Amino acid sequence: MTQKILVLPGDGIGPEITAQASRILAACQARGLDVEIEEGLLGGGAYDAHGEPLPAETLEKARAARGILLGAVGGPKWDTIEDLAKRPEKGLLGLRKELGLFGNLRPAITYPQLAEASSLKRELVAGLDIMIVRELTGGIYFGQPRGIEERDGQRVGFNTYVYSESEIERIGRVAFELAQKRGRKLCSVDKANVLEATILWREVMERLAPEYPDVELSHMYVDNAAMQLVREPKQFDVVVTGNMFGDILSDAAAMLTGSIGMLPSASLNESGQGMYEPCHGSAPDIAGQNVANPLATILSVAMMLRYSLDAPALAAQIEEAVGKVLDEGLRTADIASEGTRTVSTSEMGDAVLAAFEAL
Ligand SMILES: NC(=O)C1=CN([C@@H]2O[C@H](COP(=O)(O)OP(=O)(O)OC[C@H]3O[C@@H](n4cnc5c(N)ncnc54)[C@H](O)[C@@H]3O)[C@@H](O)[C@H]2O)C=CC1
Ligand SMILES: CC(C)CC(=O)C(=O)O
Ligand SMILES: [Mg+2]
Repeated sequence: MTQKILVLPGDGIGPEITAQASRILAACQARGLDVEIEEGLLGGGAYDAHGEPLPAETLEKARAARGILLGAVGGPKWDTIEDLAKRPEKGLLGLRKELGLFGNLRPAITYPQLAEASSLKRELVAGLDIMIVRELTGGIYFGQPRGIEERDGQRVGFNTYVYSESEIERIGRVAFELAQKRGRKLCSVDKANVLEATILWREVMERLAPEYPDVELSHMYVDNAAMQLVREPKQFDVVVTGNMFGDILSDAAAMLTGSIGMLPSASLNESGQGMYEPCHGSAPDIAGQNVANPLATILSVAMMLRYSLDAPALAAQIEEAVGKVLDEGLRTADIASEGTRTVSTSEMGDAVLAAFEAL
């Protein structure tokens, strides 16, 4: 049956990187992947066109799609919109919430060719393969009450860090099941020495553990986890954590792989429908220059093939093509090092496409 794919280029570098990923998707189609691809508006561009960052038409197309490929949203042009609900980032959060995409997988894998580009010494990152499992539709990014209001003669800003047992349990199960298929180690990251919501988080993880006796569960406070990630990252296999901690830790983990431009992601709901996007933002500082790294977005297509389209062989071919291009010494500026050849966004796309087609 033909499956629908929705591409949402978004803002800033979004259109440049999704253009390259879309070429790979089209090449998969030519190789027999039975999909119908359409585009939509999300974020700042959607606000400019419709006055809403998540127009009803986009939501409708997204509901009908098995996989959504997103570039990134946001940028300084929209940072002054007073109504926060109309900001581009709220469009993205709204889409995640509407589709119930609670399970965010962020694999931090250091390609051997990029060990020199990492922020850490080669021996600390060679062979690194961590899976960060971030809860994506709850926690402080969504908790109520929230706002800015007058109290005792001054304004106060407040947000609520809230998780229910069922929200914790369902992300916990995703993480335990992934750990079973990988290195059988799960580290749950919280701040249970300070936050009640994460005392509950830790309790629920402990309660699930006996159902997964082959997985070794450990707990770590988030401040220590940030430090351990840059001290000895290979101690981790699967990390499970809440929305905000996962957002922050995955950006830190990105630098172990060489660049935030190398970190893909999958955001899944209970039915296997998924949104796939690089972990980075719209990078306004380099937008429109054809220099952004498109590999995280291209690798997000591979995740879509694996997690939503049941096409693992094509996914592996995309990953192999990326490896071949890195073997050839081609690098966008963010991952360049001595002896490599710096290429543009579109040249990197050309090279991955050629390597894919040669397989
Ligand atoms: N998923 C999304 O759509 C996200 C959107 N944002 C939004 O993006 C805008 C910019 O946010 P920032 O905090 O600056 O984060 P950012 O991730 O866009 O950029 C941080 C730094 O990383 C670099 N960078 C990011 N992606 C890159 C790539 N593919 N290749 C090479 N370099 C890359 C940028 O040039 C910049 O120096 C904001 O409006 C923010 O709200 C931020 C994070 C995620
Ligand atoms: C709009 C932001 C919450 C997006 C982000 O930083 C992320 O998902 O990593
Ligand atoms: Mg982020």
